[in-house]
Amino acid sequence: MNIPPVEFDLALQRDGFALKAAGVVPTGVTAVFGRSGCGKTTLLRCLAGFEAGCTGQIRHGDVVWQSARVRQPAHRRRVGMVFQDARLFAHLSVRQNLGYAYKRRRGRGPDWHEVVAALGVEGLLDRWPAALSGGEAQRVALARALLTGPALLLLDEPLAALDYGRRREILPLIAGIPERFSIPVVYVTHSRYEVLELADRVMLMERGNIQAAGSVSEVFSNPDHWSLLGNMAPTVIWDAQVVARDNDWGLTILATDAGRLRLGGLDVRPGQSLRLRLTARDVVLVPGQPAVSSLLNTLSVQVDEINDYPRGVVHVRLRAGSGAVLWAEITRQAAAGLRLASGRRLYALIRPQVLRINH
Ligand SMILES: Nc1ncnc2c1ncn2[C@@H]1O[C@H](COP(=O)(O)OP(=O)(O)OP(=O)(O)O)[C@@H](O)[C@H]1O
Repeated sequence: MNIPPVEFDLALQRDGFALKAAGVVPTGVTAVFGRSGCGKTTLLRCLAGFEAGCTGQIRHGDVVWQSARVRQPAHRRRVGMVFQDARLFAHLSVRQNLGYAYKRRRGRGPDWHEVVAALGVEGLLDRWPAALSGGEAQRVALARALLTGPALLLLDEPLAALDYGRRREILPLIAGIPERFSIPVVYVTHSRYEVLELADRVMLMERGNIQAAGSVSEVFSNPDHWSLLGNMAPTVIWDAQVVARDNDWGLTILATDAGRLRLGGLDVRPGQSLRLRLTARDVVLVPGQPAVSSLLNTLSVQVDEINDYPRGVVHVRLRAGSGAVLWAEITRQAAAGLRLASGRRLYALIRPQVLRINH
């Protein structure tokens, strides 16, 4: 199905804070990531039509939500929103909360039974909000937002108040929404792991501006963004596909742009997607291919760039396979021993501790 994107170019001025943000929300999950106070919630509120002082344009396909001449009120924008707290109507049962949204839906929207099943709230329909756990309440809030028939779902840190186990349960439900219901999702989070797990694209915000937008691997692998991401060493994200299982050795074989990798300890099926987070400390450089090593993954690499760092450390940018970039952090002495120079061919051994994230 062809789902029109939401395009925006917005500005808002407050004392000590200015939002100036333009972008596109295509289908899939778009994460909005940035430090506290950078304007993530404000951007969502502007998109939803809750900020009276917000100027600029928003269009959903051919429909103008906001322009110099038009200003659709929040209830006409077909936007569903879920916050950190569920904000259910306390005096209505779960069924009545959902029914309230369903009756007031704008245009066509997802089927009641499908939403109730997808969010696993059948068993909660006759309960009261006060008797729900935090995770249950958020699942009901997500179901309620979907039942309003939104063209865009805006989620403002919906899992921030939940424990690890509840987050693990709900993340896949959110990840499935765009495909199952043909509704793009914008997801605000402080957690880069949630971005890696959930998002197809990410917008990085800083001081009211969108500094970068693009695929998660592209934005997170860019050195310009590492300090905002809190990386301690050069770090890249690789998209990987499970191609096979080696049951004899309990290994999973992954296809990446750098070539095939064999990793243990994964509970995944062929066809599944993963993201690998590879830091410069996961990479060991050697001049020739070792005949035997405890590290199973050896990639043929070419040196691209060498950056000297204080305290005798060198960061080496490398290319492997069909252009995948990786970095190695080594000492200056090791760099001299390897006769490092741009264009030199080496082998990179990848430590098995590389972080793998189901996506
Ligand atoms: N109602 C308000 N009135 C005045 N200033 C506000 C209001 N809400 C937020 N601000 C300010 O606007 C700026 C952006 O706030 P916003 O809540 O959008 O940031 P955020 O990135 O969502 O932060 P966090 O991650 O902490 O939720 C901040 O400087 C904040 O102090």
